[in-house]
Amino acid sequence: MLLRRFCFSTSKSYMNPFLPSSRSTNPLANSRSYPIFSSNFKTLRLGFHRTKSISSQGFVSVYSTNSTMDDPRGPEVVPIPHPDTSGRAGVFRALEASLGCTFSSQPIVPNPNPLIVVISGPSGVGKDAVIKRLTEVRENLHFVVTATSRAKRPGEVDGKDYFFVSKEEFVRMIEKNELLEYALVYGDYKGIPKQQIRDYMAKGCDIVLRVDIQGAATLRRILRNSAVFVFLVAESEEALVKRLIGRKTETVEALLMRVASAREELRHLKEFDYVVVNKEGDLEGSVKLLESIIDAEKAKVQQRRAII
Ligand SMILES: Nc1ncnc2c1ncn2[C@@H]1O[C@H](COP(=O)(O)OP(=O)(O)OP(=O)(O)O)[C@@H](O)[C@H]1O
Repeated sequence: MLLRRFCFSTSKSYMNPFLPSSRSTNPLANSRSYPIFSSNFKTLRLGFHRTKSISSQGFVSVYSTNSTMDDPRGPEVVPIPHPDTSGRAGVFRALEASLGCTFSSQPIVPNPNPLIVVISGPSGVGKDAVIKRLTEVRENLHFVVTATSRAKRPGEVDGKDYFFVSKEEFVRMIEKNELLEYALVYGDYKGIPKQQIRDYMAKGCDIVLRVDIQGAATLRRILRNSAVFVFLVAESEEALVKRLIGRKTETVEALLMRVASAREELRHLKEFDYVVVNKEGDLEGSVKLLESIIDAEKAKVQQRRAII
């Protein structure tokens, strides 16, 4: 029974010993089915034309034809020691010798592509707060600093929160095609500089873009499925309004406008890939969920590949 399991696994793993699908059948990963415990001299087929025999002493014979009877030179005998006596390195070398090739140390799959994460949601939902924390806890993640023509709010830093530019300068950037996306929001321009994304992607960083719903729709048209789109919501309208009031940055008119927009913006939820509920007092939970989304995207077989 043990030998039969080994027979099956050897022929599979010889074709591609390190494919994830054959991991459980990799003879190195399952020492309990080690051939030294077999009692008879049996023949195993390896791939197309390699044949292997295992004796009761754990000796492995490798042939270059399908049949052991056809080879006048007889088998090339390579002893496979037991791991208890020769250690892992000894068994490793013996396995290499018996297969007639060295095991590759190259990564089995290439590094995942840099990912573009587009985060959007109604005003005041917590996009900035969540992204700020995400960039603190996660390495190799670059939050693209948006260019804006709006005035700086108290505490905001130029080049960190936004690139604050004049309306004239912003128009020049549009004309030179330097922006991936831009929009006029509440009378002010906001846009994403392309070069910044290219530079950080070239360094292998994932990219976080923060846009309003309108911007997300434009980016979806440009990037399609090459980026992942996340919609951030509050747990209720009530929580959202309280959060906006608490920020103390809005006039009453602006508050009313933002609340009305938030209702309309919710209709666009279905255009996103993921939704994250940013619950009151649970910023960390939202950040964790975002990290899980990024991790899952990185583990995808069919990777997204954004070209800017
Ligand atoms: N989970 C949370 N619990 C409590 N307060 C939060 C939470 N997330 C964010 N906030 C607070 O809510 C307010 C609004 O958050 P933030 O400014 O990040 O929203 P925003 O979506 O970036 O808004 P805008 O689009 O208008 O810039 C801030 O005062 C922030 O500290």
